[in-house]
Amino acid sequence: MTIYFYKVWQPYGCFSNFSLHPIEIEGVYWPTVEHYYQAQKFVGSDDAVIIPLIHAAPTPDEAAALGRCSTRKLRPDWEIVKIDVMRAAVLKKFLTHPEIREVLLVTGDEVLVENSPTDYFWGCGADKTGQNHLGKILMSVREEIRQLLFLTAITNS
Ligand SMILES: Nc1c(N[C@@H]2O[C@H](COP(=O)(O)O)[C@@H](O)[C@H]2O)[nH]c(=O)[nH]c1=O
Repeated sequence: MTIYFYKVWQPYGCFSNFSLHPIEIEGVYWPTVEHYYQAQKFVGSDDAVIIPLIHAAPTPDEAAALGRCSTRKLRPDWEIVKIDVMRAAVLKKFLTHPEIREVLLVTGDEVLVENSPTDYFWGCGADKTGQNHLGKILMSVREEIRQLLFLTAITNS
């Protein structure tokens, strides 16, 4: 059965990028995946001054609001790199936090879908026709972690 998730306080809220699970990437700690993801939009852009503000945003909603400001200039390669940026952050989140890694692994082979009513890229959108890239990343991270655990088990046996 397909597993839908979206808001942090709803079922499977730990799959949301807004969940309060910090990650460390290249020596920097980020309060949530969302903080990291929004900040990466401006790496190397003329508006890179916004990065420390996104990093310091008190909530992921505020980090997202800063990153979504349409008058700021995104890095030129953002559309090319954004899926890889997101995947690296989501993988790090589930490698870092064992309690949510378990929640992810227990979903087995179920299809995971970000049930966003507005986002047709990361989620499925209001009519469920969206591309669901966040759900796809979570499923591929689930598979990667399963393989890592298998390799660790056979190496230690
Ligand atoms: N979970 C969740 C959202 N969804 C998240 O928004 C991000 C996409 O941002 P952007 O590329 O700037 O449109 C991505 O992390 C997606 O999972 N948006 C929200 O406003 N509230 C929320 O609780």
